[in-house]
Amino acid sequence: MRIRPGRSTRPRTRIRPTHDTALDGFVVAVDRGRYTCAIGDRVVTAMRARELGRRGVVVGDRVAVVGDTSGDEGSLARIVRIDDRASILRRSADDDENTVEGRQERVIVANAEQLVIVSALADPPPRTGFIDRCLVAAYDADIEPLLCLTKADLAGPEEVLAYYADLDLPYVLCHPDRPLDELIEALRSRLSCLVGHSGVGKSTLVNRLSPDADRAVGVVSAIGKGRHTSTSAVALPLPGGGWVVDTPGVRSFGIAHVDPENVLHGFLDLLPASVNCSPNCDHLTTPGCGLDALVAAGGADPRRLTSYRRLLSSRTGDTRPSA
Ligand SMILES: Nc1nc2c(ncn2[C@@H]2O[C@H](COP(=O)(O)OP(=O)(O)OP(=O)(O)O)[C@@H](O)[C@H]2O)c(=O)[nH]1
Ligand SMILES: [Zn+2]
Repeated sequence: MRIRPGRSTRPRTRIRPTHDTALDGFVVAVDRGRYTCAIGDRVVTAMRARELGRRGVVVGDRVAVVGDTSGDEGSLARIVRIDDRASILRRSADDDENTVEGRQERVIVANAEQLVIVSALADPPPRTGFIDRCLVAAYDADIEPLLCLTKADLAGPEEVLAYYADLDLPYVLCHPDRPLDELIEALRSRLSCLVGHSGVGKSTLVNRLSPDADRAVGVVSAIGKGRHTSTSAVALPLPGGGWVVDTPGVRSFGIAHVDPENVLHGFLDLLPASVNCSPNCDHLTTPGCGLDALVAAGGADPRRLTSYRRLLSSRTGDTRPSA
């Protein structure tokens, strides 16, 4: 038997520093290897300790921080531990898992409890395709969705709500001239992530929700030189407790990382009917699909099935027209 020479003559040790004095931090922004952490009322800039290995740190992470945690200008602390994540919200650059972009997957936020899907009722009109895509990502990540309908002064919610009538989808209406009580209540004491297309009024909403946000972002920008305030996620504190993560850079929401089986979980109104499908039904082209039967019997809105199939097709790179 041959004995392979060891890679290193240095004895390996499994002993890690215990960091008894580490403080609990919450990652509010990430920019080029620098992590902005909230530690109590302080905002501390930190880097990753080498012992974290390849593990990435993302906004929403709860971490242990050592070193200079004063938060003073020019100070730099070290993140030595990342707590287990309660949830991970991801997106792919593309829908198709067969492309390079589709395999590029990014964690948007860790530990989010709620995905707030911001959609305007008009200007721009609601895009249910985008909302459905967000619902797939939310259910896949085990994060509760909340539909946040803005610009209630311009149009009523009837049409979009009718489309979701068969789902128990929680929603709030936001009117520019009325208090945001309902939304504030839904966000209280939790970590919520906002997503929405450009122009739906997300920034307007964030400014109303977190009046101190400008100041908080100002601190963050000073560290990140303003760049990431427009490109990546930032967690902002809410006056009533809790955090809201704004995702200015998220313009699309690829779902290549979602298992095709799980896409249907974003369509809870259609899901139960799949028990009537044959075992290998792809719910797309397989004859006798239970979802077709459901719609034919008037048990679901045909537009929902069309939307599901459109998502499923882009997911698999199959561009055959559906429905
Ligand atoms: N009528 C009406 N207009 C609104 C409302 N909220 C925002 N707007 C307008 O809609 C436009 C877009 O608002 P933003 O808050 O910048 O939208 P956004 O989603 O942050 O868009 P990006 O900054 O491109 O990401 C602005 O001209 C706002 O003044 C609203 O409730 N009613
Ligand atoms: Zn089927």
